[in-house]
Amino acid sequence: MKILVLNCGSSSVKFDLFDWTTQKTLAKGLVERVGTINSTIHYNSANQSPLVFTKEIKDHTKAINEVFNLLVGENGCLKDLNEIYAIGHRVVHGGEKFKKSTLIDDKVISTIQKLSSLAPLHNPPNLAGILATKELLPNVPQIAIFDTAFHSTIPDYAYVYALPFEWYEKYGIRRYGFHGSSHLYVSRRAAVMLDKHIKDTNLITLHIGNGVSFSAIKSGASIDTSMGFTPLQGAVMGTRCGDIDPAIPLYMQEKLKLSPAQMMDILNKQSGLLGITGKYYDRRDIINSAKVDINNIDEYDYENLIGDIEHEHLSIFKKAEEGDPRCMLALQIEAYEIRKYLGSYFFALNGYLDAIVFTAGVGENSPLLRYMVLRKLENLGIILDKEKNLKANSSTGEMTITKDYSKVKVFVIPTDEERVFIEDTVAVLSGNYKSHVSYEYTFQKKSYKPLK
Ligand SMILES: Nc1ncnc2c1ncn2[C@@H]1O[C@H](COP(=O)(O)OP(=O)(O)O)[C@@H](O)[C@H]1O
Ligand SMILES: CC(=O)OP(=O)(O)O
Ligand SMILES: [Mg+2]
Repeated sequence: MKILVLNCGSSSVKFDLFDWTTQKTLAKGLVERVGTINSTIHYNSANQSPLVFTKEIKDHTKAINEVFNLLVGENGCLKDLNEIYAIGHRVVHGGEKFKKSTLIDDKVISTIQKLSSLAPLHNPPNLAGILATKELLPNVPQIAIFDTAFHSTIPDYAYVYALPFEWYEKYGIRRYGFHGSSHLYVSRRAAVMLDKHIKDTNLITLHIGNGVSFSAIKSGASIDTSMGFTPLQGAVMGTRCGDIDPAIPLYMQEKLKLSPAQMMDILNKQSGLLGITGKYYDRRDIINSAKVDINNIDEYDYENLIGDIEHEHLSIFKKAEEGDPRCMLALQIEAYEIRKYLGSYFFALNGYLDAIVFTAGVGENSPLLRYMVLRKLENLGIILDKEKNLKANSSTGEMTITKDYSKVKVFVIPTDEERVFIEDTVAVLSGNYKSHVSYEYTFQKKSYKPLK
């Protein structure tokens, strides 16, 4: 039973073809820079060396055509596209309509279309992917897996904004939350690592990639999350501003005579860490330019449990030379904002916290950021293990990075959103799936071995 999953982003299409019967990935890859003459296609399949090439890919339909051609071409792993049993699509915004993964029909397509105005950067490419595959393979069932669905358990006091209430009732203005498949996957894996049932597990999951979002998870269900009505709210991100005073865009729009579309572009694409540093959004560049090295922390910082004001933030690093001040500032802002969310979610969970999970590109690969976020929290029962923190990254696989006697555990768990798309696709079609809260995923089984 071959399942294809697609994640159509604004300028990329990620795909994964998975054989459910043998539990093996047959092919996976990515079409980058869709809409340009220099699109790059990366294609990896089980028995061949990876393929990378560049060509003009005008739109998502062309990108999906390219993927299908590769799957049945000379490096392909299918004889015929009709071997594909079902297709799962990531859809970022499901609004209040979709609280679980759903079989796509014309009504679902029209609802996703209506929701596009709530997520103008994300839903239109998701929809383009659905329509393109529907045209190419009209008889293959397609399933939508919504980023927002995992957060449908958030209570009203955490999702209603302090705005005119009719805006919520008439226009659906409320917190929705995103990255649901990632928070779902890592929370279930964390319960396995704790050797607890997910329904007895309280967690704070930190998805730190280009987009950044956190989730407070009580008894396995999301009770709060940092992203909001759109994926623009929350902690500072690569190019998105996150939490700011809502008066600022209105004030600056008038001052610089900007249209709403220009302002949206600035808040989404020219702000965040890129805005602060003026040049970088990739954390690797920021860390390099800040010239702070996790291997060069003042031992005083490890030895003294209670931080003193003199010794806060970047003074903990013994610097060989002065780093770029705005990169240093960007790093401190990011770590400080994450700490503040951790504090508020710790209270939201009444202090009953089993583990904190770091995931996604930065969460999995930056021991420096993890250290800056978690230092001197011993009083809350969080005691980091220096060596384990230095070691953990995407390729080490799941790791605990706290001392054995740490009351609250901290895990690094490589996320696997595609696995959720695949399982939901199979589950919806088998009729076994009621909701993510009740469903038992294969990756919740102790015998499940995640990919490294
Ligand atoms: N070794 C590393 N140290 C710090 N950050 C890293 C490292 N490796 C990758 N990253 C960061 O991961 C980010 C991408 O994360 P990812 O989860 O792939 O994001 P997205 O899926 O939102 O594009 C990049 O901005 C990069 O800064
Ligand atoms: C919702 C969202 O921000 O997704 P991504 O991180 O993939 O852009
Ligand atoms: Mg991602």
